[in-house]
Amino acid sequence: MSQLLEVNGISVTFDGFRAINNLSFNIGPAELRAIIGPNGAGKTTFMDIVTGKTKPDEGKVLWGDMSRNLVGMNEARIAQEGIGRKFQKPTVFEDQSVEENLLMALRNARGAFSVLFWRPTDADMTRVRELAAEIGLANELSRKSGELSHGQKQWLEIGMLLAQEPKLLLVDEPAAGMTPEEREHTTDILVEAAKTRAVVVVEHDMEFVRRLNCKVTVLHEGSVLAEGSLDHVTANQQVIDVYLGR
Ligand SMILES: Nc1ncnc2c1ncn2[C@@H]1O[C@H](COP(=O)(O)OP(=O)(O)OP(=O)(O)O)[C@@H](O)[C@H]1O
Repeated sequence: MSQLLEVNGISVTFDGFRAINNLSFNIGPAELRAIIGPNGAGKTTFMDIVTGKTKPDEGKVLWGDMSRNLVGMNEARIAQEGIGRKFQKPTVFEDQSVEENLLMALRNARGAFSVLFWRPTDADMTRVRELAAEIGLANELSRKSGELSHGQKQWLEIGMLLAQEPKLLLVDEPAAGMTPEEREHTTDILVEAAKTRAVVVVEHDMEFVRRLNCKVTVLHEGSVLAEGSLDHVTANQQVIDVYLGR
């Protein structure tokens, strides 16, 4: 299978501490992947490297059909390449409605820099309704985003990222702070989104990871410790020793 993202021998050292150590692994074009591992394993640093926030000391991050190296590109350029990132804390515009938030994301995706002169077309409004349905907020379009529950805000932000049609979506601990029902719905959103793009989820909640029902990469000390189905990696003695058994 051709790869969408190929992390190839990357290392990064912070003040003499090797946070990522010759890390290599691949993500396919329409793949859902969970990344797990103990605190300090390098999960966040991996995402920082892919999105251009942190520059590795060594290695390549090859992207897309042309296998272009993302290392050296700035964050804006990498976002333009089609890589979206969802941070742990939701950052929606609380004073704006759900519809307005989605429209703003769509406007940015269309590259319309003039806020004053941009008017959404019928197709844009249809897309906003599709996105709202995809994230389970079809009945909340006119609600102020500040009134939404924590989970709903997270879904809205995922919708805003999906509006930009990323080829790869990186999601950091989506289940944190959610009710069990919200977690279940979040799983559905991510599984659905991964049918048409790659979605990489960093998560500590094993129940959540189980429901994602996807390939799992276990990081430890900045390298891949194990990879495969959740049952495969959780049966690995080293994974039990460094992560699960704690
Ligand atoms: N900017 C930085 N400066 C110095 N050290 C850093 C920096 N960023 C990360 N580190 C260190 O690198 C290591 C890897 O951190 P990282 O945040 O990537 O781990 P993580 O797997 O995401 O952990 P967690 O599950 O706790 O979020 C940690 O020891 C961390 O303290």
